[in-house]
Amino acid sequence: MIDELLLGYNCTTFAYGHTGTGKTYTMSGEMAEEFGLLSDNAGIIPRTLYTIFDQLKGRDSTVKCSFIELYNEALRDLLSDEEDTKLQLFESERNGTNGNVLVKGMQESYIGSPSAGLQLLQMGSRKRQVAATKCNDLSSRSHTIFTINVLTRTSNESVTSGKLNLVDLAGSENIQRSGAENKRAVEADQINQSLLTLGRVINALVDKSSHVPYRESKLTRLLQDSLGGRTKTCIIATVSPCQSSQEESVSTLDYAFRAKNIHNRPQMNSPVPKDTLLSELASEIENLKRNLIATRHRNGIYMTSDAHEEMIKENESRRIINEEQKQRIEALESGLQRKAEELLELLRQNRN
Ligand SMILES: Nc1ncnc2c1ncn2[C@@H]1O[C@H](COP(=O)(O)OP(=O)(O)OP(=O)(O)O)[C@@H](O)[C@H]1O
Repeated sequence: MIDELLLGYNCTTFAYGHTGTGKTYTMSGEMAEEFGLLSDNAGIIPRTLYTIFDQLKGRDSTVKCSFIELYNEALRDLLSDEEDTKLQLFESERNGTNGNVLVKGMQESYIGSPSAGLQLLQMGSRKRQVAATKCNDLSSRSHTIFTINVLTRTSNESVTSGKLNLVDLAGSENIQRSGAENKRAVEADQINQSLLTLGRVINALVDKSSHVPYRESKLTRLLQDSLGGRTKTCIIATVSPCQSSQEESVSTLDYAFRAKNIHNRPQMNSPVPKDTLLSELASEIENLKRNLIATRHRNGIYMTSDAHEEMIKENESRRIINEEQKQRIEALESGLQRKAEELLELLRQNRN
């Protein structure tokens, strides 16, 4: 998929399976890195970031990422600093036919290294809606899409653009078995609904139906181009080895088996003129400048939490040093006072 991405194709990989079967483990896994090395348990997204930068070595390119979640049919930007940035979907017209489904207002961050991409993944994952259910202590209650967009210079005048969507779907669940109640039951219902629509879309595509119900859920609208469209798509089906999950495992395998029969028509993106890229970069710089000014106005200067902690520690040790110096000065002053009084006494006695 990475080779196709760098050639200028749009690609999608998504993990589908019953709750607790390892979708998040497969897509993200362990996200921490040590001395620039990934853990053996790192998932597809961290490994993809490393491989992309490895393959781009020595090539003139830019990489940008976005990270969004779909929770209870609402789209949120997981990279935004704002508490709750709701996003909207819109369709771009392309030659009079249905075009790409785009997400309006989504933040796209340029990254210069795999570590920078990992930081975004970690930051967004912390914001993701997760909750404990009877089937999984950290169950993802939303679908997420981590997108990596790579622009590579092919000639002096043009740039190849490819996009890789890495999708971690929320798990389907049997509400009785998962013990979902109230808010959790509403979430589970929404998750099951969107996955049901995904199933219907897959069936309609396999049966070559005249109507494909993409518009029935935001999930299928987002994945429209990845299902029967111009994108290269790979589905990872996750199943549990437990015998008690047999029914769900059969249903997942059935889903994946049907999806295998969908025929996409991958098309390479047309090269982007270099000027378009330059003006995009210029507007990104403007955005960053505005963010910087806004941050300064609100909170003085921007500081990472590590630097902030360091500063607090430094201030505390300075305060302790100052306190000690003050006590030493006070002791010296009272010593001097005593000496002055003794001298005065001596002078008085001499005079007498
Ligand atoms: N291959 C694996 N090896 C070791 N541990 C795994 C593996 N797959 C999953 N796990 C563990 O199983 C648990 C559930 O996995 P995970 O959260 O990835 O499931 P999920 O399919 O994303 O669930 P949900 O749909 O509820 O979000 C986690 O504790 C995870 O670390």
